[in-house]
Amino acid sequence: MSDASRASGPILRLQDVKRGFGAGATRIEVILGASLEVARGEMVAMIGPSGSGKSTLLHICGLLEPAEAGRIEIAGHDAAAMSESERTAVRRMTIGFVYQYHHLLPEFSALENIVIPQMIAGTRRRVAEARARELLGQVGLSQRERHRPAELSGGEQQRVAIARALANKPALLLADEPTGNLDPHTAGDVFALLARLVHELGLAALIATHNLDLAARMDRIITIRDGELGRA
Ligand SMILES: Nc1ncnc2c1ncn2[C@@H]1O[C@H](COP(=O)(O)OP(=O)(O)OP(=O)(O)O)[C@@H](O)[C@H]1O
Repeated sequence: MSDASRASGPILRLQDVKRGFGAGATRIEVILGASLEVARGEMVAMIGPSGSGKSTLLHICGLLEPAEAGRIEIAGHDAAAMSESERTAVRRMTIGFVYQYHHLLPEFSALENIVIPQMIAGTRRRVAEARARELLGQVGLSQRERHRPAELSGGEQQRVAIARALANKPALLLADEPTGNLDPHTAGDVFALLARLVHELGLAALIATHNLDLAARMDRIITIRDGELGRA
């Protein structure tokens, strides 16, 4: 997947993806047939009622759980054709995740939280530290590199989480309510940072949100309701 950043087609492509949970009488259908493309440099909002399947769809796009039917392509590569180790490599190298809660490692500094995923991916410490410093600069936290998560504000924690998601230079950014824990002003700031980075770095981004103001600032909005994707 080292060619992911140079692939010419959409970075994310879903074709008629289906997913439900359970069997028999307790079975629920969540995604009834989702088709979607997200191009490089495109920031797509996904909105829908609670329980409509936003997180489920993000997990499928992130190869964190399988679809029951349909096709998922990441940078032109068919997920179904990958071995488990290839899927793991794609998750590490090609996809960045940002969640509502930052999930930073509490005992490590901001810098180390950005270094660790790079070292897991095989980058040498010195190179990883230089990249982490560059990213901390891009998210405006150069002065906080030695701080642990508990010593950072909520907005700063989420900036570090964004930097961490970008550490391995992914082509695809998936975010689940990335500003959901923040006050409106901080949410706006963190969103503006995210949007700037998506456009500057040419990422494909799919972002689930309940915040309609932020959704309206993205390039495109898709809705999810009763298992179907639609346009806002
Ligand atoms: N592992 C699972 N097993 C059974 N049901 C599940 C599982 N994961 C999700 N669901 C169900 O799938 C539906 C969609 O859940 P999902 O978390 O994707 O919704 P969401 O749109 O992200 O909701 P929210 O906005 O509240 O976060 C829900 O009814 C949920 O209960």
